[in-house]
Amino acid sequence: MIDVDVKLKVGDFSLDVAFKNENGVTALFGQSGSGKSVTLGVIAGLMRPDSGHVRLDGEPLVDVEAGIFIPVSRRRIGLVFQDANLFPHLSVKQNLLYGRWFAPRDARRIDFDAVVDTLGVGALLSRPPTRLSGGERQRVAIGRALLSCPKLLLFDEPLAALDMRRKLEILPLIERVRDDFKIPIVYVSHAVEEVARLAPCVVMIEAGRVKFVGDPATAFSRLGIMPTQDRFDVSSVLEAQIEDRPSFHGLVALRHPAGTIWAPGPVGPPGGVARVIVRATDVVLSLVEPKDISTRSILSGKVASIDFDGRLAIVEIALAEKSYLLATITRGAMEDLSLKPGSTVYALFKSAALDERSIA
Ligand SMILES: Nc1ncnc2c1ncn2[C@@H]1O[C@H](COP(=O)(O)OP(=O)(O)OP(=O)(O)O)[C@@H](O)[C@H]1O
Repeated sequence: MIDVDVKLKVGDFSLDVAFKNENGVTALFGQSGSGKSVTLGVIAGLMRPDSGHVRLDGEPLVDVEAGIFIPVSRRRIGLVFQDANLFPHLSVKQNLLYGRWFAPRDARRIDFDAVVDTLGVGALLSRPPTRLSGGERQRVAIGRALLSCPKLLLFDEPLAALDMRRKLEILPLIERVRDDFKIPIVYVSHAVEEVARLAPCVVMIEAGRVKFVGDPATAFSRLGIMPTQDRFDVSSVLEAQIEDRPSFHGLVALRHPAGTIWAPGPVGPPGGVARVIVRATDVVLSLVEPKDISTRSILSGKVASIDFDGRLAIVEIALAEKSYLLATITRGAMEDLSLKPGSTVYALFKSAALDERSIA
């Protein structure tokens, strides 16, 4: 269990955050400058809070009121940043072993070969970091952090510097690290698709304050929680059950209480739950149930609320209990349809707009 409750002033910025999670990965999400990295710095021991505590499984890493501050070198925390920061004069193997050097002898429970295997870096061991791609460097950085046998892993936007193909290679590896090594992770990211895939718990931070702590489907699908300033990034997360029927031209049926979602497969075993990330700008609204139309995913719901952003309206649609979808349409379209809270609507999105990034 990670338990953070701290206050801190750095320059003009004041941070006042409190959250707890005992469920694997905690994602810190929020706009640029909201305080995610400062929060991570406090957990790592790179910054001292003015008041409050950080506890890991009940043990204080810092507790200002009790006069406890464990220095960064003794916190047993593995850090992975956007830049891999490997030692250029050491080989990949030496970089990995450098992490191990930090683990106390009696705590070296993570096996070198298991890490090399999980991260697929076996063929790279003798190379210098200068001869690695960005994605390979990041794998080695994750391996080095893991081999320090940390009690906690902190990731600060580890995929932000990579192109989409590399991101899609590394994300499943981070999932394997999460599942194979069972070390709690705090993961900072701007990317809904990373967070929805990795983290059962999202801490939404705005201007140094916690706005929401909870599951990604709620965090990203409710107006008032999801930051909507950057309107092209507004996405919702829907949870739906994988149906036990053959795929249709590569599309898999997912059962949601408001209708069937057709997603590119494979998405997992039938009966499992998939998370589907739908960009608000990809959603079309209709007052009548569309027929003879190419769009396959059609969900019914009621308008819950509407927010405005210049000429655009962001419509929050209640699909089912605790399931919401955001749709960005023009104000003109909203007026033409006379949409208001309570209106019944059909929300459509193209399966072609979904790809492997959209499915968790
Ligand atoms: N050492 C520092 N001294 C003064 N101000 C700082 C310091 N570190 C961070 N800040 C300020 O604190 C605020 C929060 O910064 P932080 O890096 O935590 O944001 P963030 O949410 O991680 O943003 P991004 O997504 O852009 O990395 C910013 O306004 C930043 O300028």
